[in-house]
Amino acid sequence: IKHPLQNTWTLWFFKIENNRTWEDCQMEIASFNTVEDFWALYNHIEPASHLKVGCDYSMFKQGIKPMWEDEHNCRGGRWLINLNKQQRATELDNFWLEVLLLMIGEAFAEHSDEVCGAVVNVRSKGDKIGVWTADVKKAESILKIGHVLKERLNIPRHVTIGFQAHKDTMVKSGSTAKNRFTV
Ligand SMILES: CN(C)c1nc(=O)c2c([nH]1)N([C@@H]1O[C@H](COP(=O)(O)OP(=O)(O)O)[C@@H](O)[C@H]1O)CN2C
Repeated sequence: IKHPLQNTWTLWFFKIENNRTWEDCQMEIASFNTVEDFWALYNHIEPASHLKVGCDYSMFKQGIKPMWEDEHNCRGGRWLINLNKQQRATELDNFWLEVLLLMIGEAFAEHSDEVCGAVVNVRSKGDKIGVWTADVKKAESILKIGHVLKERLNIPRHVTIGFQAHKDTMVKSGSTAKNRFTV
């Protein structure tokens, strides 16, 4: 039998299409709730580093849309990992896979319930990986998740990553909102 996951996860793909709203450009690819079905999907799709700039992958718990406005996201925020241009070739795919495995493996202990999903943005100015959590008020959970991310992604101690509330990011399109937390 297949190895069941604690949650069912849905993979989304974002690509700008003419005459479509941002929301309509988010395409649901597939959902899965076993380890084997995760790998079947992951091995079936293009790696993030091969996507055209402007595209995203998102992986969220089933029932949560990869957008600020979703009921599960609107009071939350994201840990944001900024990559430089060189890191697309060397780190992007490894970072993204590691984030996916941390989420489906519920690696954040009792704080895993706070995790909503993750987004990888492929951008010419530098790729980004965001890990989205449900409630900006849950400082302990957010910090624990940040420390696990930094540790498991082998982000050097001197490199700081920031957590921004979606409601701050929403009004700051074009630049990064202020950090609520840093690790
Ligand atoms: C429901 N709705 C419209 C809506 N709901 C959303 O949840 C949502 C958006 N719109 N987003 C739009 O994409 C632009 C680029 O953000 P980016 O994160 O791709 O990053 P870049 O600026 O392309 O690096 C954002 O400025 C925003 O316009 C982004 N976003 C998450």
